[in-house]
Amino acid sequence: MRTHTSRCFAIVPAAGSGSRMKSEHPKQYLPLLGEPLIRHTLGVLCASPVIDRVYVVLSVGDQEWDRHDWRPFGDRLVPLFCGGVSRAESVLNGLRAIAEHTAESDWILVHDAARPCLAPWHIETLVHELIHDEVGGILAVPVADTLKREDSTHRIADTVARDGLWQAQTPQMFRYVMLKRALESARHVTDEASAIEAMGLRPRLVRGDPTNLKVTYPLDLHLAEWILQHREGKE
Ligand SMILES: Nc1ccn([C@@H]2O[C@H](COP(=O)(O)OP(=O)(O)OP(=O)(O)O)[C@@H](O)[C@H]2O)c(=O)n1
Ligand SMILES: C[C@](O)(CO)[C@H](O)COP(=O)(O)O
Repeated sequence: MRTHTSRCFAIVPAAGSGSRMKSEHPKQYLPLLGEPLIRHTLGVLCASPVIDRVYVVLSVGDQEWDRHDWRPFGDRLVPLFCGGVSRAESVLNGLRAIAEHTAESDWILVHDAARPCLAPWHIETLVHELIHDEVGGILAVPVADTLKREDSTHRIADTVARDGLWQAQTPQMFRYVMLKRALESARHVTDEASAIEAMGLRPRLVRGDPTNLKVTYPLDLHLAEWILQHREGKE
């Protein structure tokens, strides 16, 4: 699948500290099936025929990146040591760093380093659904559980209707110039879509699946391992 007029680039924010993981090392470098977690994420993105190049945004003082051999990915993978204090700032710094190599209309797929179970079909579905879209959009899954709002004593204040509610995932896919402008004016957002929404636009929801989980807490690492092991042979 080619986009003809516009190219697709991936930006992978990987400058977080993984505080909720409570481990000594940043979670992107924790071992997952014998490799650093981030290697699974980057491997899928670099192997995708719809993505032209993968930029990974690392913290300025990252000591770990150079300890691993990234040569198998060749020039499809480019590290940028320009992470910021928040995820949004890391993405924006990455966008600024690649300005000279990018056209305004190129598509940017932002994908968390911490989502190592990304599969080729997630990328292909997203790009297929959005390539002709005016705004862009995100992978997401409909909320499956009944939702409760707590009061100050951890008792249920009320039950929130789940109709129409989705959990946002990544990749999140927007045009280069639109995304840069959006993040420049909305710094305190937890995903790219929120910044686009703040400009009055309405990104598309593209249905993914729960296997594309974010490794946030220690248990997630075991879940990710199980998902990757049981997916073998499918790809
Ligand atoms: N300043 C930051 C913070 C986060 N991220 C990246 O954004 C992704 C999603 O963020 P999250 O899961 O919240 O990662 P951490 O910030 O590392 O974790 P925590 O919030 O538990 O500290 C991760 O790949 C993380 O490395 C980043 O590039 N720069
Ligand atoms: C972008 C994201 O992964 C969508 O689910 C998420 O918002 C980022 O995680 P954070 O923990 O809120 O930084």
